[in-house]
Amino acid sequence: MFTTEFLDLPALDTAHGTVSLPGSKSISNRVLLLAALSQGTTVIHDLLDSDDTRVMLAALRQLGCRIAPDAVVPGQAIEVTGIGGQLPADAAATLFLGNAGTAMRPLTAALAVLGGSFEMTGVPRMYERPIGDLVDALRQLGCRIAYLGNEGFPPLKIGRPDFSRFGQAPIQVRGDVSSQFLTSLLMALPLQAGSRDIVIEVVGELISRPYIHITLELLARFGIAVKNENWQRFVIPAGSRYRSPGEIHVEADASSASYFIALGAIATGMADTADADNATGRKSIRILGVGRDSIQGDIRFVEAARAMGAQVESGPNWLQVARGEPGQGWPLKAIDLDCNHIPDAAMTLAVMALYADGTTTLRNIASWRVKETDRIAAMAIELRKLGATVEEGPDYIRITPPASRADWKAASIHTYDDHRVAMCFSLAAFNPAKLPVRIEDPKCVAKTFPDYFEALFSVCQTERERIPVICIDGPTASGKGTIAAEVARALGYQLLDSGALYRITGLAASRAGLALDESNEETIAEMALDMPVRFDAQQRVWLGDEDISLAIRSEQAGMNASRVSALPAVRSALVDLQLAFQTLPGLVADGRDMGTVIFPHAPLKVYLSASAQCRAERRYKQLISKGISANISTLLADLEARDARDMQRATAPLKPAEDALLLDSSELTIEQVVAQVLSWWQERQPFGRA
Ligand SMILES: O=C(O)C1=C[C@@H](OP(=O)(O)O)[C@@H](O)[C@H](O)C1
Ligand SMILES: C=C(OP(=O)(O)O)C(=O)O
Repeated sequence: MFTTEFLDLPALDTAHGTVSLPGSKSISNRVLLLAALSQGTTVIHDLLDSDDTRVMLAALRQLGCRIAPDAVVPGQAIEVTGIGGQLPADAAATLFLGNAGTAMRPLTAALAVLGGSFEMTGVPRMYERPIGDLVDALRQLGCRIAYLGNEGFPPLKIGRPDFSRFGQAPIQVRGDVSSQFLTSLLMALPLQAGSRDIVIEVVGELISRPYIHITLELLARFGIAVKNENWQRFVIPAGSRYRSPGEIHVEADASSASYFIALGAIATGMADTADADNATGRKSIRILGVGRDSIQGDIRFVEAARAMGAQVESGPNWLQVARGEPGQGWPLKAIDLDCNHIPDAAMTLAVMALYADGTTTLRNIASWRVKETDRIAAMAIELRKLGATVEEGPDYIRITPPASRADWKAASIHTYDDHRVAMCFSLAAFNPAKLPVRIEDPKCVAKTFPDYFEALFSVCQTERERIPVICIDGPTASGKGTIAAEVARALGYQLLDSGALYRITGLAASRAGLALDESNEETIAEMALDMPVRFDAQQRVWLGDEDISLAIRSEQAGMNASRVSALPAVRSALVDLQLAFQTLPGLVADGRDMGTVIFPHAPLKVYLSASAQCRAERRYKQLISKGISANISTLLADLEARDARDMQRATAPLKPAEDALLLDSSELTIEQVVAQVLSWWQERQPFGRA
């Protein structure tokens, strides 16, 4: 997951490949609650691991459910042992439910019916999301719920219910603010249906109806057969009792699929038709885990995408999407659509509208205003930043794309702690003006799809020149490794420690018993080409399965690196390897010839230096702190000898690139140096400029 302050997406061109999507949030949280209310153990496969499911899991644990393992492990099922429809008489807890509507609302209903002493809390935005209609419905039964803040909103205090006056009258619930209120009643009231039918009546329009379908489907799997009378009355039959199905699989998330369906519809296909993987002769996006047989209503996003021009094929649990042919499906066709049935995925249509041939209107989306943020307002503001003309109404949004390529603007997209805003605006990176897009606070995708951007980058391509590289060159011990790692961390970029490549080559060659000189130049070069090198986010260096971070940091390894790096055949063998690190979303490359030789077109080159005395002292402190004994004057002499060798070698000698910015760090802290590099980088960005 990208935890950076912002994530800059370079302009993207093509997309093809396969994505396996994470589990459905709506299914995951329902299954967890249903398993918790059942007797016995439910084995859940492919559960979503995200903020929304984590708050649900934590709450269920607090309520006494046994859940193993402790955290969701990819590829491993999770086992939930339920409470069998009962809580201890003295059950009490304060539950934190973040901003998860699918946790707050259903848990409120279940706990209000089970009874105890509970406080239902969440993030500040949760306290602006209505729950009054659900509380009103639960009070009809005799549930005791009090508002701890504003009337009609969480936080809530739940007590013991008094069902003595709960008669035969149907429970009435409004359906026009959120379908989650009805879902919550449908999942909680089977706990009270021992000896009588329970009837729930929807008052007014029922919005987001397909989510009720998910609820009914899953209730059926847990042994509750609700009678659906035309989406207006729901009867939970007397004698209903939760029974674990034993084992259950969570489908991939159909709302998350919308970003990749849109991607397939917008991105250019591959020119290579011989290698094409669908009937249109274009490369396309294949989405695994959700398809034609999905129980999720958002699968109907496919119809909307088709109406706009996307070419979509589907199977039971897969989708394949390609952009339409010019004039047929591209540019996309503007649509006018009632989106009440796909409230979440419809946000993706709003960004697709930027690529349409006219004005797109999305209607009947009033519920957008009470979700993670006021989504109608947020979408309007952010789409305008990109150059679109947007009209918003109480329950609709109308989007006209930028009139021409020149009308597109580079924008920094504010994301309002709304995962869907972050995800759908990433698609703006395909703009015809080839402008980058900044996504602020990218970690907000953690609500439902923590690795969204990783998944996006895994199927997107762009011209190499558009993938930014920041070069940080300089002499030994100038601190460039630390600075490069910090800059890469701040920007969410890949990191290339090119010096380490030479160290690794030196290590591998000396382990192979080769003298590090011209006599072995070709052998060492061949060996270098095959090295399975990897740098990880913790700045560890791997050679195959071996963590060689320490082995390559010794002074000896440094000297060996300097020796092999003077061999031209070795340098050229490592060039391709270094270029391969230039991947999305960008690269910070640290070394001696990054700006001069390897990435001569890099948009920012920094030449980092410090006095020899200062570098020797830093190196001394570093070695001592690692328990390695050292002597300053020897270090200084070595360092000067190495400077001389690095600067005088015939191939790629150490020197600042002509367009490098010089930075002397002798008197600066690490933070100051990092801040300077980031500020130079920021100055080169088009975001936010008038
Ligand atoms: O029941 C569910 O799982 C959901 C219902 C929908 O909410 P509303 O019913 O409030 O529209 C949807 O937006 C939300 O993401 C998930
Ligand atoms: C509205 C959403 O979430 P919640 O489940 O919190 O209502 C959403 O995921 O878009």
